[in-house]
Amino acid sequence: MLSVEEAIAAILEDVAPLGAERAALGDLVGRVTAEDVIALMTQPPFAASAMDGYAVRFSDMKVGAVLTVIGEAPAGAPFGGNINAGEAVRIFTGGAVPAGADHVIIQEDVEREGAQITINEDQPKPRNIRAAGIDFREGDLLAEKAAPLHEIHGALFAAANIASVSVHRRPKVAVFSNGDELKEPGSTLKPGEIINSNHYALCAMTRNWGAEAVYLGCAADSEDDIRSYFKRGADADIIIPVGGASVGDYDYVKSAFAKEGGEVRFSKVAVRPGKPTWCGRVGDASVIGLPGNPASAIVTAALFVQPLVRRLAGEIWSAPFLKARLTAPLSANGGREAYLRAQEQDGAIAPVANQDSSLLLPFGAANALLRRKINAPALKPGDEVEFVRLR
Ligand SMILES: Nc1nc2c(c(=O)[nH]1)N[C@H]1C(S)=C(S)[C@@H](COP(=O)(O)OP(=O)(O)OC[C@H]3O[C@@H](n4cnc5c(N)ncnc54)[C@H](O)[C@@H]3O)O[C@H]1N2
Ligand code: MOO
Repeated sequence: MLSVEEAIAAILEDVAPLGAERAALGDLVGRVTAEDVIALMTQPPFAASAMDGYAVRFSDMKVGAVLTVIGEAPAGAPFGGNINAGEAVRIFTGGAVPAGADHVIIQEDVEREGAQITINEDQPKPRNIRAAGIDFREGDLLAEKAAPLHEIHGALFAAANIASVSVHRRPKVAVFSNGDELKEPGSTLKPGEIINSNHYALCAMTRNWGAEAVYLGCAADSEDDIRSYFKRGADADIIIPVGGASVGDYDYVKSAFAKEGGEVRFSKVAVRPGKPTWCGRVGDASVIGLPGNPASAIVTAALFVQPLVRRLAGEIWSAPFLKARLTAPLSANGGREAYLRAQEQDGAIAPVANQDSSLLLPFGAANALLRRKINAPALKPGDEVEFVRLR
């Protein structure tokens, strides 16, 4: 059985980021740049007023001095001329500061009568002018290659006069569930049936990591039906069958996969929950088979699907392990690396009470997975542990 680390290495073997495409500024969140993004222009492009008032020469700023207003510089319509001693130009926030001016006196500090202003307040130093390029300059690096893009990047690139950027294609993830006992929410259940729930978490999680997720539906416990779902997922970059991964008489997923020409890379991982997690390739798609138990499916998606999605999407990523102090004792761990659903706050962490792999409710409170290495010893409150954030 592979360790967690070996399984991740096997999943990422031969995996390269997907090809590049141009993305519009409204579609950048969760994308990863395929090349450096360089500013096409300086921002602000000119020295601009930060306030509504008058552009002046600071050397004229003496209380009681009277200046002549020789023109106007609203945002978007610069005053073409030069300001000389004793002169002022009416200016508004965002207006280009005319040549010769080195200060903007706010309108509250002057009294205006016709074309004259009188300085009413002492001006301790030149201010209220934003120099050209204080944000960035043409040619500056705005985001380097392989940078994950967030909500603000669209505005940043727009301000630099960039209309679209080169990003990696989003990996297409096709999820299907499997099991005759599974019915859709809203159904009236017969004895022995439960609601099909896992794919809601799995699709949402993979989208957060940068994927375009599609849910194909729920296959019956039959090899032929499961094979038809592998066929329907054939154009995806990653196929995620959920359930039917274990050794039961009705666990047909791996045999259906083999009949579709799939090649298994590994079929078990020394991890708890999630031992039946398996991986392979069919056609051009990577396949990560997840166990059907909800907590097992969610934890193994975070551990094994996440690095693959992020890698295909262009990110250079590995699980960021953080440290926290236990607020409850932990018993010794066994022969599988364990990931306990846990609550972490301000560096203090405690596992949720019930770690059964069928439970969804603990994820309501849990925001972390507490890592227990193989055969880790018992720990007491105050001891340090490693965790990864779930949210
Ligand atoms: N004899 C053994 N039995 C089991 C082993 C083993 O090593 N030897 N492994 C156990 C472990 S660990 C896990 S985890 C489960 C996983 O088994 P499967 O991947 O085959 O999952 P299923 O049997 O299909 O389902 C398990 C459980 O989860 C429910 N389920 C399945 N899919 C969904 C879904 N989409 N939404 C909600 N719930 C789902 C299903 O009804 C079952 O209750 O195997 C152990 N057995
Ligand atoms: O690994 Mo299973 O996921 O222990 O219940």
